[in-house]
Amino acid sequence: MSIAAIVTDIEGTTSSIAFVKDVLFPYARQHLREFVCAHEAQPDVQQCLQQTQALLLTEGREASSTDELIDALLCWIDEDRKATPLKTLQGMIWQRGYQQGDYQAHMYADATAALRDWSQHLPLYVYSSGSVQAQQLFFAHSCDGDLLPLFSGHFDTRIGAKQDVASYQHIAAELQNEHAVGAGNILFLSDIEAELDAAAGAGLQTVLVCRADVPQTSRHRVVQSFAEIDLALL
Ligand SMILES: CSCCC(=O)C(=O)COP(=O)(O)O
Ligand SMILES: [Mg+2]
Repeated sequence: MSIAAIVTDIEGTTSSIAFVKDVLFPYARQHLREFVCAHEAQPDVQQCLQQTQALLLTEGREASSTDELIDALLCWIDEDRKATPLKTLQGMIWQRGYQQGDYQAHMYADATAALRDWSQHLPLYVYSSGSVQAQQLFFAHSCDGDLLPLFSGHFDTRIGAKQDVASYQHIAAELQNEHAVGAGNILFLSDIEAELDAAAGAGLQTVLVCRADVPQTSRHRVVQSFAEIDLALL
């Protein structure tokens, strides 16, 4: 079936895991307490704190102060929890780092080249656990320049978790509305098999992007570089 739209993951797919784990997460960890304390009165930060408390309550825990909420958020960074309020706050914190030139987002050269090429004839979307703001900052401040104009839109955990079939059903419904594209004509790219399993469960086509160790077997087509993805052959 021909490909009419592409949705890509970021970490481990367009970009290295090391940049996210060794640069972005530590930066957010270092600045989280100071950022939340300085901006606590802001409605968007307030909403993140309320959502954090609500998630703690679902686990039978309760924070009794902003400091305790921040402690919980710091633990979630260490656990790499894909919790929406944490991801939203991380995006807000990373903004200053990008603007100050503290870092630029890593891109694999093959991913940049393919995205530039595909964007000329297909709508491209991002689906990442990083918030939409974090995704936009990432591609606007990449080591290959401003790549944000290549994308038609972004999805984050507000549409659902990346390992849930329902998330991809919602994405397919949005692309059907926007571009009259059916689920079977959407290609999802990721480095995580469980995400691809969920996407395939919603009828999307899938490619596993393995930057390092290629598995012996996979339920998905496997590539090591975007340069190996021939849309005409899918
Ligand atoms: C927008 S860059 C930061 C990505 C992020 O926060 C993360 O947790 C990685 O998620 P992904 O879904 O891109 O693997
Ligand atoms: Mg990934």
